[in-house]
Amino acid sequence: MKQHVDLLLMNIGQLLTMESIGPKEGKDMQELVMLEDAVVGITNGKVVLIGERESEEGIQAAEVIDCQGKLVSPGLVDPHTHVVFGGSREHEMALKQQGVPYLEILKQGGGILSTVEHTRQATEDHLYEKAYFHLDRMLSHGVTTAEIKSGYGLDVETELKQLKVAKRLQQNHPIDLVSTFLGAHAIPHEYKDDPQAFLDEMVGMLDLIKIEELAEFVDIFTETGVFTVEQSRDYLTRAQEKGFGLKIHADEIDPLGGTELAADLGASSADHLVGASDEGIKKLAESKTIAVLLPGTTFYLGKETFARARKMIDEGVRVALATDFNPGSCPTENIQLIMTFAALKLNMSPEEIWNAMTVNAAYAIGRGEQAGQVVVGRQADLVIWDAPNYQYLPYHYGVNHVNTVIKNGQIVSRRREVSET
Ligand SMILES: O=C(O)CC1=NCN=C1
Ligand SMILES: [Zn+2]
Repeated sequence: MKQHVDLLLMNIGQLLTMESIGPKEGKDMQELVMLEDAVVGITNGKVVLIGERESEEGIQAAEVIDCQGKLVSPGLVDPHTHVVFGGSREHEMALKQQGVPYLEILKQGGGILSTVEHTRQATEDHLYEKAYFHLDRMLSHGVTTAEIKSGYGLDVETELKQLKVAKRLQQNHPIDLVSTFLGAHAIPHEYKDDPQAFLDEMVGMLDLIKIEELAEFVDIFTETGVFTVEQSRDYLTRAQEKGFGLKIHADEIDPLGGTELAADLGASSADHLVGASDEGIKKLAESKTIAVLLPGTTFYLGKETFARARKMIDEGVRVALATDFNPGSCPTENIQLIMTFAALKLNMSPEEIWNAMTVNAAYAIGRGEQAGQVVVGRQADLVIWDAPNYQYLPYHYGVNHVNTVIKNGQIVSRRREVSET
């Protein structure tokens, strides 16, 4: 009796299933669950069969893709992006080249506050169309699940506008999206003399955000000239009491101790961590908080010092990777480029990078049971790569290696029929 499937991927050189119960931590990140010379069967949007070549004999498929010995992986997960925004900040490049620091540009009313002006002026439809375009580009680079943040409104009306755009994108775009409320992203001009009053106003939005299901996580930028650790602790504690998951932009530029705060509060993730202290890394290792590292941002800010990923992994921390796509500190949707930065600047192995971009990234945004793995019974989110093996992607950088993206069993992005490798 032949088994019928809707779609059969055959002749897969390496299939990274990334099978894992829970996020990978520490040395377990070196483990890569993989099948050679494999096949995958998909029916009704779900994976129904994973096996060696022989298992295809008993299969009847409505559609077959000959993967020509290529690499196949789960769809990538990007757990930290700021994809809903107006305008752009290319004019800041000259300031950066003159050595004007990121926080100085912000202090002068540029940076985030420049994007806030554009976002406040933009219509909801314009923000939607623009973000849809960026998400299409992310999809074409292999991302099938992503987090998106608000944070360019810094007032009730515009923060709600961004979150409503994110909700419309969740309903319409192929990428599965998880929303984060980042109203506490910077201190707007109107509140420059009273940041606590601004935070209180943002806290006042949380009940509505919860009722309207506009965000699952609450995030804050804990940084010099933005919000202090104590302000952040109070703000996030109030969010936690209202049932939100927590994230922190922590120790991105100055080592204020946001890493320790994230671990203390049991945050889902602590993000950036370039300045994370030894104590902060120790606390992370003792917690369930996932370290989301953003080497593309460190590169783009022109910094020499990157997050201490090696120390984190060696001490047992759960590490994920993300683009931090945003118009100011990391304007790229190319998550594959982040693989190369993780290899060369964070000194992570290919195995650790793949776990950080699939399993751990999914758990960092509460989608560990749905995304980041190719497992029978789960939604069929896969990428066929124009690459002979998993080491190839971090190695050959700056280009898009996607051949085909499959989302919920449907081919949603296809670049070429014939491989270059
Ligand atoms: O500069 C931006 O727009 C995004 C950012 N937030 C905190 N660090 C970078
Ligand atoms: Zn960010």
